[in-house]
Amino acid sequence: MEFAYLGPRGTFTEAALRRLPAAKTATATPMSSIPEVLDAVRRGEVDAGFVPIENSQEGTVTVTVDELVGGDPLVIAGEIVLPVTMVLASHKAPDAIATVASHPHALAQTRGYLRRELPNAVVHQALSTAQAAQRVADGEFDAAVCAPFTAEAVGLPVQAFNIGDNPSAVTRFVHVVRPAAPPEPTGNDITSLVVYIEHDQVGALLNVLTELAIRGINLTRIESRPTGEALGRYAFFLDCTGHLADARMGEALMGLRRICADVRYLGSYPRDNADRPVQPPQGLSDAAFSDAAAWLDSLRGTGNA
Ligand SMILES: O=C(O)C(=O)C[C@]1(C(=O)O)C=C[C@@H](O)C=C1
Repeated sequence: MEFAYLGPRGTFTEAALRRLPAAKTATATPMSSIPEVLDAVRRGEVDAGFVPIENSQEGTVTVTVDELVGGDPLVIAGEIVLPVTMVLASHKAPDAIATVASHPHALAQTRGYLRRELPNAVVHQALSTAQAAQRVADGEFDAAVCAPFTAEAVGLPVQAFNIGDNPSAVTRFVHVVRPAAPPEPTGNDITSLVVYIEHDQVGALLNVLTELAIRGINLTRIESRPTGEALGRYAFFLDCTGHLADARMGEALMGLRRICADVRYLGSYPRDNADRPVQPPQGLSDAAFSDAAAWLDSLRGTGNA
């Protein structure tokens, strides 16, 4: 099993990949951008990819979502949620720092600290926190915002710990594969979808949400992304609690298929979350669905009941 991940070595992505059960015995190859990781999966050069998708403070990693919404189909087979603790890594004391570099998400998560403590420093974007740290070690910039383990790996002293504006910030990473059957249901799963609605139709999004709500499907995230066709053309990226194998999820997917211009299934996978699973409401369990199906069969005279 071979994984590609957003590198270089020392990124938060690599730290999260080490926690993924499916990657325990896998080889892991760092790549320099998210599209490179996903294209290596699409081309079959690796078995799987691992990339960030969402941060609790800064929101979506749009490159990842746009690749999943619009590129050749891929599916998500797993997720890891990792606390992201940032440090200021530099050989210089904070008052001597003129330039600071990091990944745009890490810069956004430390915006308050940087404005308060380094108001005159020029901020530069890097491809990842680890690349920023390496460029500081190489003398290109004065300071990097990165993980404590990254600073240590490149031999940079830490000038300030825990500089994130929100100390409980987490980033969610996804394990991505070519279209394949999902892992077995665990009772606490997410199904990701992209729905393309008919344009200029009153209530189109409400109709999508209704198909989910009446089957007791809970949304943990909804995101609209431009399709690129024209202004006002959006696709909706949905994370729903439940698994493709659940009767209510199957019914909801069929409902969406009937009313949407297109539906892209992006995988069902175990949720990395300590919260209790969202239970199906009364009358929407798999048992309730099979009971109702048996009843209908009996009315039609087609069942065994
Ligand atoms: O630069 C890294 O270390 C990454 O793994 C990328 C990334 C991101 O894209 O959000 C991951 C976690 C942090 O939120 C900041 C950066």
